[in-house]
Formats: sequence, structure tokens, C-alpha cells
Amino acid sequence: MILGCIADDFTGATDLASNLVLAGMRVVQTIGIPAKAVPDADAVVIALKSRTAPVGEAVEASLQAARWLKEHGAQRIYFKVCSTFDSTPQGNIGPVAEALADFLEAPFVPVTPAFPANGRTVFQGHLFVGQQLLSDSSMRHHPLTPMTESNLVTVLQDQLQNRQAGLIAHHDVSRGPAALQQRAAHLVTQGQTMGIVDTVDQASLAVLASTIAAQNWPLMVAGSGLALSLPAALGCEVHAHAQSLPEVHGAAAIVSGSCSAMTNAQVAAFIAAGGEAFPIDALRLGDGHSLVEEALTWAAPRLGHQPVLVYATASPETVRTVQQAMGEMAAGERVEQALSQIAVGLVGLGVRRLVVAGGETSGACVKALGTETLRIGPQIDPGVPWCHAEPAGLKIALKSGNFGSTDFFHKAFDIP
Ligand SMILES: Nc1ncnc2c1ncn2[C@@H]1O[C@H](COP(=O)(O)OP(=O)(O)O)[C@@H](O)[C@H]1O
Ligand SMILES: O=C(O)[C@@H](O)C(=O)COP(=O)(O)O
Repeated sequence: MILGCIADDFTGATDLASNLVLAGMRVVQTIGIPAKAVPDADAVVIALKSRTAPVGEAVEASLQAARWLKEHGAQRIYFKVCSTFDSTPQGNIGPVAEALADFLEAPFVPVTPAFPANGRTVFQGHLFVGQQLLSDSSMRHHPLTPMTESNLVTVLQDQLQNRQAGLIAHHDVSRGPAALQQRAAHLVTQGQTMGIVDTVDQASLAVLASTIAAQNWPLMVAGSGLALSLPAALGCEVHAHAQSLPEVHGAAAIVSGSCSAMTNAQVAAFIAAGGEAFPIDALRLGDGHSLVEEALTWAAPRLGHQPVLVYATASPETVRTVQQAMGEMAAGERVEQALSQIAVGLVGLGVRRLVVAGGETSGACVKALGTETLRIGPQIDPGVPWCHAEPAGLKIALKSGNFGSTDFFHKAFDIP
């Protein structure tokens, strides 16, 4: 195994796995730490649901995953975080990165969430979403991980307990791997053993990938953009691109718990195009109504080739009202629980092609469906592949909140 990967959520894991596959690696993605041996692979991606977990839990789960990966031969560890650096105010990214760095005895850890193909870039340590600073983007309204600071050196430093964070700016990255390495060595002399790396395009990520390979750095903390450049830098033999998945026939459905701006637009576009949709009123989940039964009764006669949508997706104002009534984390968990029960119910009714929108929502649904591994298939949009969920035998796509084009919910099912 060339690369052992730990992803802090499930959509992030398929995003990473998809980019590694596009870059030519043979990848196996597992849900949690595998219970049995995995087939030969250049990379194993372990999907955790740790992004919003309490810090201690996230650290422990990530260390367990790292131990498993090292025991199974991983030469390097890739800690996959969100391209918008999503983390709660308590902040898991820093403590997990620190614990992994200590475990791997990493002299220096490069950190970058950049994914230029989806408009996420880092300049002077600041994260941009398209042309906006992270803190001006819709991510400031995320229900669980509102991001209100764009300076990633600040965000990361606030989360670290024992290490210091510094910056490797574009000036050094643009001059190539030797300059990047020199700047990293300088940071280390200042006691800064973690560095946010400016990455304004895929070329910057290729420079970082070459430096990681040349310096033998054992740990990287990154979004999925780096994965497009890393396999070549590590000298991985290129294998056939998208894997073909087993054919799956059966009804189509979408379950959406993401409240991100793009998912809101995708839900609106699906309904505007005549798609059948059932809204989950999160406030009613609190007062003993069996919305799960209602949703399944609604869906049953409508299931077929055309997808039906069940969604809790709502505007920031609605989410705020729900959170005031239930509490932030409790609201999130209650909606996730209802949607995962609906996903299981839909599969019971014959759904075999399923899109789930939202990282936390995907984690809840994929776990409830008893998924152990995901085979990565063709990409629908950057960062969102179709997968084959095993052992259930489902065709499933886990869509990150802000990924995908507006017509994603129809387009996905047009891809064979
Ligand atoms: N109407 C709602 N009110 C409050 N919380 C909601 C509502 N709909 C969904 N949620 C919660 O918001 C969170 C969205 O996170 P996630 O699924 O990771 O989406 P994204 O990929 O957009 O970040 C989940 O915990 C989900 O249960
Ligand atoms: O890096 C990314 O943006 C995604 O892979 C990801 O992790 C997104 O998380 P969600 O928006 O919570 O799905």
C-alpha cells in the first residue's frame, strides 16, 4: 500500500478515493476500520464520521485507523479534511493532525484543503471558495461547522495544543519543490512543524506532491485536490481510470440532509424540473410524529426509474429556527437519524440507485445500510463518483454539500 488515507467524513472519502482513481491508483474505500483483509490496492481510504465528533473520540478513531493502515503496509498517511476546512469551534483537524504527526514522528506536516477544480484555493494562508473568502461564502451558515475565519494559519493554530503552525506562501511554492522544502525547513527552525501551503492551482499541488515524495514526509493533511497530483509524484504505476461497476437495476431515490447553498439550489432545480419530492419538516421530528412512515408511504407508489427526493434541506433561516428549538447538535442528529431510517426503508421498498446529499447525512445513511466497502466508479461531477456499496449491492453516490452542478439530481441518474 503506497498510501493510507483517513477521511473525516463519508462524502470526503469518496471524493478523495475518486481523485486517486482518476490519477491512476487502485483504491479500496472502507467504512470504518476494515474487519477483514482488503484486496490488493495502492491506496486504502478509511471513511470515518469524525468531523463533528468530540475531539477525544475523533483523535482515538483516527489513531486506530492510522495504526491499522501502518500495520497493513501504508508508506504514508493522508488525513483528508474538507476543502472548506470544516471544523467545529472545538476543532478536530488540529488535534487529529497533531496526534497523527506524533504517531508517525513527522518532522513537518504540510496542510492544504485546496481543490482548484471545485474553486477551493489557498493564497497567503487564506482559503477562497471561488472568488470569495471562506468567511464571506455560504459556509459561514453551515449548520454544524460554520466557518467565519478565512486565515487557515489562525484556524489551525487555534486548534493545536503542542505544535505551532506557519505559512509556506505562494512566493516559495511557485519556485518549485526545493524552495518549498527550504521554507519548510526554515519553519521547523522557528518551531513551526505544521505549515499551511499556499496552493492556488493544480500546479501548486503538483509542486507540493513532488516535495512530499522527495522529502519522504510521512503525513499530509489535505482536501482531495492533492490526490490528483500525488500518485504520479509517488511514482505509482497508472492503472485504468474509472472502474466499471456491476450493473444495478432498481428504483432510484435521493435523500438530502445537506443545507449547503448548492444543495438548496439542486433541490429547487429538481422540483422545478418536475421531480417528485417529499419535504421533512425538522420541527415535526421533535413532537413524536412518525415522519419516517409518512415519507415511505408517500414514496412507495412513486418509486421507479425516475428518482424521488426526500429532503430536510432548508435555508439558513429555517435551520436557525430548528436549532433554536432543538439545539444544534441534537437537531443534526435527529434529522440524520430520520433520513437514515428513510434510506433503509427506501432500499426495503426496492431502491437500488441512491444519491445521498450531505457528508454527515451520508455517514448516517451508509452506516444504517450496513455498508462495509465502496467501489469507486465513474465521476458524476468533480469529487462525486458513483459507487457500488457492498455487501448491499447498491449503486450509491455521496454528494458533498457544495459539490455538483445545479441539475445534479437528474444528471446523476443519466450516467450509466
Ligand atoms: N432542516 C434542518 N434543520 C436543522 N438541521 C438540519 C436540517 N436539515 C438537515 N440538517 C442537519 O444539517 C447537517 C448537514 O450536514 P451535512 O449532512 O454534512 O451536509 P453538508 O455536506 O452540506 O455539510 C446534518 O447534521 C443534518 O442532519
Ligand atoms: O473536500 C470536500 O469539500 C468534500 O470532500 C467534503 O469533505 C465535503 O463535506 P460535506 O460538505 O460535509 O459533504
